[in-house]
Amino acid sequence: MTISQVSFGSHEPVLEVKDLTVKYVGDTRSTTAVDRVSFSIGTGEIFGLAGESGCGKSTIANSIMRLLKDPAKIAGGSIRFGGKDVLGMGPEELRRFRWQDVAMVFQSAMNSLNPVLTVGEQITDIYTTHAGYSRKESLRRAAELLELVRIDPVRLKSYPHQLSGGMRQRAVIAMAVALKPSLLILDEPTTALDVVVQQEIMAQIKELQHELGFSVLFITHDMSLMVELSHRMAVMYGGRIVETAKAADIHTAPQHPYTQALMGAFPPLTGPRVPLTGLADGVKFRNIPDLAEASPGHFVAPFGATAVAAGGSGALEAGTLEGATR
Ligand SMILES: Nc1ncnc2c1ncn2[C@@H]1O[C@H](COP(=O)(O)OP(=O)(O)OP(=O)(O)O)[C@@H](O)[C@H]1O
Repeated sequence: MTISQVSFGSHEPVLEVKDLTVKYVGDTRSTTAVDRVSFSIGTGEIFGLAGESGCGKSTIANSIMRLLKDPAKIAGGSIRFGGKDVLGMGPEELRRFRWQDVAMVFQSAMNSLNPVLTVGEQITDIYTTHAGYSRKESLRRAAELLELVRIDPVRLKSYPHQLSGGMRQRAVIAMAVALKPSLLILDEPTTALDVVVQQEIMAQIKELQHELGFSVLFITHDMSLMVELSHRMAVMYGGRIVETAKAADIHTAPQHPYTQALMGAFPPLTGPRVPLTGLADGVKFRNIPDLAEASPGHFVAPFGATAVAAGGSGALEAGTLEGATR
């Protein structure tokens, strides 16, 4: 049974993103990296955000964590966590929100460990700083946490360079769930790892999610991994969500031509070998669109402007399938 077949708890939304628009504002031109994006994530749900590099996935994650830096500006929309307005949070509320409510594992997170501190020092620091535990209690919990991700607690004394890439990544994931957040954001958590270790890490995340019950926002460009892990997912193209559906439905019957093309570009993780069609054969996308507002016509008619259906049936009618939600 894959995790996508496991039923998740309540459909009560933990996170609600509505009409989120984020721009990178430059002196001469600005880029609309995220364009009126809406989705919600239920309690215990694994929600995937898929799309090619540059389509706005990390910008959404950073918006939720309130980590956007200049020149990024939230130009519209709302983000609510458990009913609370995330965009309106003050510094104290934000401090609690990060780590305790929501934690994020960044791209190449395994390289984000501090090289001059032991793994133990880094984990205990989370407990002493954010939960106010004593050093002794923090150490006990740090050992438990490593065991949870199948790392021998003797590794508490190791420095990051003494661990393999996979172990470092598991340690970072353990740190992210240390304070039992309700939502874990995983931004390309396995990109830098080889396929075998990637599978181990994904299995680990499934297990942790099952045990601790947190919701997940899982970001990747890898459709096979996404379908395997997620309950529901959204597919992004050029700053917009073009399709939202159950992962199983996207797997068996993707509706949007871009989703169909993206599905055809990745080998399935299980089952017989199938020829890959790729983006070029499925739908002829000329390029990832330039999101800068200076480029005329962009996204007034996203798929009419950038894609023609396979078989030469001409330009897809603008916006007909855009934002398909099942
Ligand atoms: N600091 C910045 N200044 C200007 N534009 C930016 C900046 N950061 C990102 N962008 C633009 O915003 C768009 C979305 O970028 P983002 O990193 O969110 O995409 P992504 O889907 O997460 O890609 P990747 O998987 O490669 O990280 C891209 O077109 C990118 O060029």
